Amino acid sequence: MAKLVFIRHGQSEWNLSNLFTGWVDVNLSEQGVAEAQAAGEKIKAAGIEFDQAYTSVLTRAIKTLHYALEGSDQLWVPEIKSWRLNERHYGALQGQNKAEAAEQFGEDQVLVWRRSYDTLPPLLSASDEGSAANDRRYADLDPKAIPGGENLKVTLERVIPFWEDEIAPKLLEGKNVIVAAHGNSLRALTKYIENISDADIMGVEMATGEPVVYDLDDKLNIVSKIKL
Ligand SMILES: O=C(O)[C@H](O)COP(=O)(O)O
Repeated sequence: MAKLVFIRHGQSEWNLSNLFTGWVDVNLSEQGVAEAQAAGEKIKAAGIEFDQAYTSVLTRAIKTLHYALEGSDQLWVPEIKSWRLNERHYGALQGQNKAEAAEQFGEDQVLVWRRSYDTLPPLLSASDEGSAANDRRYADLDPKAIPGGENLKVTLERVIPFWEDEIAPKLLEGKNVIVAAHGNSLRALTKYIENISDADIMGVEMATGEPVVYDLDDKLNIVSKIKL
């Protein structure tokens, strides 16, 4: 039996100001820090001990992981950071206010961009100022793998190789794992491990800073799921 904990980062500064964020590297808000610290205390109270931690290459998830580990007295736990756990890339919407976008394009269109499984947002090109192609942390990535915008389907397709190559093997060894990531990279993982349909995943939300704890059997079937 292994434990798997998903935690979406605490509230970010751009969650607070209601901006499409995606791969933009914003910090946690004050409330986000408090949520991540509280998550650590809840993990400690639940007596959960980790063997391995995974996070994205974005500050809000990395800091959330560190607060959660520190709050549960296990900041020493080995961690691996991967771009594959990044938030879904929101393309040219990144930096726009979500309410203003709804006024401009209509609520239905914005809902489709945010929650449909396979509709892409308007894309950024590699030469656009905000493109991840200009960011040193992606320098080792094949330029073709750097997205200009992603839907949940594309996000799932780049998250799952990391699950299969890194996370699942650890769990199969019986190790306890924490994954500190993002609303949509975690929705993709949730869809995959819970076998949720393309239609039903639209209604699945991840709360900021809330640990979701799975008990998995030795074939990685879900035995239980609770939210702390
Ligand atoms: O990237 C973002 O804007 C948020 O972190 C997640 O956004 P969503 O709720 O629109 O999926």
